[in-house]
Amino acid sequence: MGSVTVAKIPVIDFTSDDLKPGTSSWVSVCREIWSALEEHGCFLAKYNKVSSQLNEAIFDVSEELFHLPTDVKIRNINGFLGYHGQLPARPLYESFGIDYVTVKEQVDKFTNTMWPSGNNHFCQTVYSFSKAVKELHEMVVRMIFDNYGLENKYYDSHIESTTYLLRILKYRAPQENESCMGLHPHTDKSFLTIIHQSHVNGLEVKAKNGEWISVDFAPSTFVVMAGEAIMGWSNDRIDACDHRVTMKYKETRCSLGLFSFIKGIIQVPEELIDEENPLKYKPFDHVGMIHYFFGTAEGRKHQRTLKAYCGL
Ligand SMILES: O=C(O)CCC(=O)C(=O)O
Ligand SMILES: [Fe+2]
Repeated sequence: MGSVTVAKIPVIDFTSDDLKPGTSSWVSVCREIWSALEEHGCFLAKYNKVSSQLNEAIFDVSEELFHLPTDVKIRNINGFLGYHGQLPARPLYESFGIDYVTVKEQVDKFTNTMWPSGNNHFCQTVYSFSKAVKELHEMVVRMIFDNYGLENKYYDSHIESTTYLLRILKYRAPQENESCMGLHPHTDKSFLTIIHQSHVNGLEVKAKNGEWISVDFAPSTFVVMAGEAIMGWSNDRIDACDHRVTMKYKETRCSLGLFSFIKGIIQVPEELIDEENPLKYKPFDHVGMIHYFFGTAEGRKHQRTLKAYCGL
């Protein structure tokens, strides 16, 4: 499986109340994000808008969800967006997808599919958690745009076109003689992904030198990872983060991933194209790229799907 190092990925603090556009702390966090994403494709965000009660509740309701019988779980089958589990290629892995999770009616719909007689605690918890993580996402995107000097021109329309999918994931511990690969190496097709986990580590990200870095999540930290869509948008300034999950411990791991997607066409801003950085991608339909990946054998062959889909 290659060597794994315990080298740290950058930790960036989002807990200060003074973190407002225009302040010196804002400017310095913008710089930290920019250097972390260009260097590593990811960073750990220290973020305190998910209270300890909400944190506990989201993992409790996730457990409740995974305890449902299989015939109920598969009601969430929705192509690549829904339930994935009990797959021979990924025996440790199981997950549910809730699309448009920051829209309350969509969370209601998912909840009623799983619990036809209702489960208000599940619904409120998932919705509140997703809204809190969405706020972190919006701040990170604003900072990335700000750092490239593009915030005024592009941020509002970008956020208006953003949708979010929450994936609730569980990895059981491997049995003896079973591989500890929880999730094979991949890049996400999202714009950004934000991962949170319970107390069991397992996520590994690939450094530029090819080594795998094991991510140590301290309490109240979230991993922010670049997906292939931001790689395209940034004209390759930010590379998508290669990552995988390895289950080294004898305990079940639970995690949550908030994936952002853009409705419509993504185009490299003209400000990010110059002689040193010629245009690398044709304008692309984000959803089209995702269908190309999940729906075609050709789309799955490449290390970077986007390059095959619309690279120049
Ligand atoms: O569980 C994790 O930490 C990562 C999950 C992941 O990479 C994914 O769902 O794409
Ligand atoms: Fe992933």
